[in-house]
Amino acid sequence: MNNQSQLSLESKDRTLNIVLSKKTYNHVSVIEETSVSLPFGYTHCFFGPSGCGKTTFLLEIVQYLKNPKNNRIELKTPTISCIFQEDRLLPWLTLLENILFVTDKSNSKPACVPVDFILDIVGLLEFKHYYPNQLSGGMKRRVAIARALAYDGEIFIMDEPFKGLDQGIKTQIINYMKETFTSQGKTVLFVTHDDLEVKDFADYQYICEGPPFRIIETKKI
Ligand SMILES: Nc1ncnc2c1ncn2[C@@H]1O[C@H](COP(=O)(O)OP(=O)(O)OP(=O)(O)O)[C@@H](O)[C@H]1O
Repeated sequence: MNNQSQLSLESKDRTLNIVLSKKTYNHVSVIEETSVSLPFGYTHCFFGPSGCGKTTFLLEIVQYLKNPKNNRIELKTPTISCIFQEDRLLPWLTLLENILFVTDKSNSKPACVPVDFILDIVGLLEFKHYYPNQLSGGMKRRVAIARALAYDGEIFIMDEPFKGLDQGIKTQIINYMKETFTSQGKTVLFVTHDDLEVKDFADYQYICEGPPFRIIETKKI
C-alpha cells in the first residue's frame, strides 16, 4: 500500500486537517486524493456503502495520529480510544482484565474512567469475571466499547461501534457518549450505515462513495 498522506493538527483554529493521497491495495485504487478539515470537539460521522473505503480512511488517520514523525503536529500527540469492527479481545483475560490491560498506568495514560462505572453503563457489571468465550457477540462488542470509554482518549475513532446491539442498550450507550463527549469537548470520528445513529449522535455527516474512497457531501446535523 502506498503511504504519502499528510495530516496535521492545527492548534490555532483547533482543526484536524487531513490530506490523503491516492492509495492502492495490489494496484486497485482504494482512496482518491481526499482532503477534509474536521473541527475539534465535535462528532464527525462518515456514512457510505459497504466497501467504499471508510475503514481504510479511518486507519490512515489513526496511523498518522500515532506517528508524530509523519505528522506536522503542533500539539502533543493526542491519546486515541479506538473501537474497530472486530472486538479484538484477548481470550486468555477476563472482561475486566481486558479493560485493565489498556487502562493500567504502566501501559497507558494516567487518567482513565473507573472501570465498574463504565461496565454499568454498558450493562456488563455482573459479567466482569467472564472470559470472552463465555460472552455473546453483542456482549463482546460492549466490552470493546467499555474498553474505549474507560481509556478515555482525547480523540475517539469508532468503526461501526454499535453493530449487532439491541436498540435499548444502544440508546443507553449513545446517551452516555453524547453527554460526556459534549461536556468534555471530545473529537469523535465515527463510521456507520445507520441513519438513526447519525441523527442521534453526529454533529457533522460526510457522505462517502467509492472505491476509490471520496467524500461527496458534508452536512451539519
Ligand atoms: N487487505 C486488503 N487487500 C486488498 N483489498 C482490500 C484490503 N482491505 C480492503 N480492501 C479493499 O478496499 C476497499 C475498501 O475497504 P474498506 O474495508 O476500507 O471499506 P468499508 O467502506 O470500510 O467497508 P464496510 O462498510 O463493509 O466495512 C474494498 O473495496 C476492499 O475490497
